[in-house]
Amino acid sequence: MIEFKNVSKVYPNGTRGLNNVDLRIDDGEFVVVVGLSGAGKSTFLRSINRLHEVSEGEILINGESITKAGGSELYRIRRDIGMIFQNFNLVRRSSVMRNVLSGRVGYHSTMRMIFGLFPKKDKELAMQSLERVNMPEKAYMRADELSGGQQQRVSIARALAQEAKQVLADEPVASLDPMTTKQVMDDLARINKELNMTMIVNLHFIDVARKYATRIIGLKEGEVVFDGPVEEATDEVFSHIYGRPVNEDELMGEA
Ligand SMILES: Nc1ncnc2c1ncn2[C@@H]1O[C@H](COP(=O)(O)OP(=O)(O)OP(=O)(O)O)[C@@H](O)[C@H]1O
Repeated sequence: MIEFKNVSKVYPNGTRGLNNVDLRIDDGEFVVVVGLSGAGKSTFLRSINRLHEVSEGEILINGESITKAGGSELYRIRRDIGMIFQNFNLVRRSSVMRNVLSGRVGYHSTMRMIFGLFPKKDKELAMQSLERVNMPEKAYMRADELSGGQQQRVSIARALAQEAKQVLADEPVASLDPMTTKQVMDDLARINKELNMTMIVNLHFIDVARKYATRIIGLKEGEVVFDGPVEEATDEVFSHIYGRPVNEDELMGEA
């Protein structure tokens, strides 16, 4: 469970990234965050695992304050939160297996990790994670030999190997074509259902958002202007979030 308690974020230059956000995300939800460019979607997502520090309020992860957590506590809370980025964030020259195993780093001592000594159990878990995204046969290829969609699925496998309870995905399909977008979103949806892993995904395309979300959070200038089940996110609601009618650019079409 993730709780935002009256959270605001003001950047050093005075820009308000988030304004008094107060909401709760329960385990197993598939939340899609939408809004115009600059509405605060990345700020929202990155505040959850404290990649961004909030200026006011507090964020709780499974009842514990990540906002107030220090050193080892922060490390432990972060271990439950997987992150998926638009540009995949893989070590491109390393093997797929190494990249997936890096999801286990938070469970071991620094010394052990310097030598890359992962226990056999971790390797088994990494392989199972690759099976879940239907890529076991790619385990020993270099990450940069894979297509963009495959690389994104490796980053999903990394979050699985991490045994994350919540996954934050910041525009995970922004660099992908419609067919690959479908594969990546289908993987996220399947993992959400099979493992009850909470998904919080920033998306640009409204039709993709509607297809996969159970709940939509709409941001506008850092404020939550809509928060409800996907069934209630009508065209009018999207126009309200965007402050103008939805246009073609915001529909992927073939996904
Ligand atoms: N490091 C920063 N310093 C100053 N202002 C920032 C910083 N990062 C983001 N902002 C500003 O905060 C606001 C919210 O940005 P954010 O990146 O969260 O929006 P977004 O909805 O994710 O947009 P996009 O879809 O373009 O990524 C914007 O006005 C942005 O310019």
